[in-house]
Amino acid sequence: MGLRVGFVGAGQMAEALCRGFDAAGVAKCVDMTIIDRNQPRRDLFASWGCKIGASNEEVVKNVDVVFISVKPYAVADLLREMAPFLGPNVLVVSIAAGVTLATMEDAAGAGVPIMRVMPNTPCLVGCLAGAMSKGTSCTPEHVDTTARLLGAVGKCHEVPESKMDAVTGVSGSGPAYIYQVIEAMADGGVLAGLPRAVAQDLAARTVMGAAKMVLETGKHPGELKDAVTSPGGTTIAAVHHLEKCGVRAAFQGAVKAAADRAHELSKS
Ligand SMILES: NC(=O)C1=CN([C@@H]2O[C@H](COP(=O)(O)OP(=O)(O)OC[C@H]3O[C@@H](n4cnc5c(N)ncnc54)[C@H](OP(=O)(O)O)[C@@H]3O)[C@@H](O)[C@H]2O)C=CC1
Ligand SMILES: O=C(O)[C@@H]1CCC=N1
Repeated sequence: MGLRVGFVGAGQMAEALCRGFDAAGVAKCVDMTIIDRNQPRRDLFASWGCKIGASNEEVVKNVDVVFISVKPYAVADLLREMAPFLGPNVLVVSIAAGVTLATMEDAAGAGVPIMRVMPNTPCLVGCLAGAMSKGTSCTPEHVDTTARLLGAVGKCHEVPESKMDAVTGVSGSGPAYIYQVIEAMADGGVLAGLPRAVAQDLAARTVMGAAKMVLETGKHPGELKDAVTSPGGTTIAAVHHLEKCGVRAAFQGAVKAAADRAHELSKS
């Protein structure tokens, strides 16, 4: 694609995107410039070949797309600092949870194209589940650039901004819920007598396989569940236990809690 990409804030999410873009060939590490106030983070990105910017201004002057990848509370102040050297020629992509386009456009000034994106860390392995919304100064080309960049590391839906907190609840925070599931299933395997490494491998592959079945067969998850569940068999015994423990309400509540928290962040 030949895009020059920058990251202001080189934390966990910037790392996942940077390494995901490099692996996908959409932007090589050598075409990426980062800035972070922590030397160990700068050293880590430099070890992959990334350039280290001396200032936010230098980063912006050397890229086509700049990711704002700092914590939500820091985004508006950062964009206000960057406003003097932002303009129509550099696409700003914010990945911050709960920070609205209106807040960012107010801070960055008129005419700055800003895309709001909610990614997730599996983009590191080409399995992004994410969404994006366009700002008022974005052209179809800005939307296309963002879609192509993020589409190279997984799937990025375009949604109205009003749905972004819900996206955060399902897929932005979602990997953490599934890591808990994998850890718990592995614990269950250990409880039932399996070595830890085998139990964890089985649990992770089961999650991956079930996800691929949903995506690749297009079948309803309930139909796929029924196909595993023999009358009077082992699976229905386990499914009954999960229902007694309120597993569906627990996951629905988790997604809603994250979405509500994202909404709270938009007000702070
Ligand atoms: N982690 C995830 O799975 C996801 C995160 N996000 C969003 O991504 C953003 C970043 O999250 P995450 O990567 O987890 O956070 P991290 O804390 O890991 O990374 C942020 C980095 O930016 C640095 N930083 C903060 N302010 C500045 C600044 N003004 N200039 C330079 N560097 C700065 C931080 O330094 P210091 O530590 O010293 O503050 C830190 O190293 C958040 O807005 C979050 O909502 C979205 C989806 C998923
Ligand atoms: O926990 C958080 O706030 C960030 C946003 C989505 C995932 N991690």
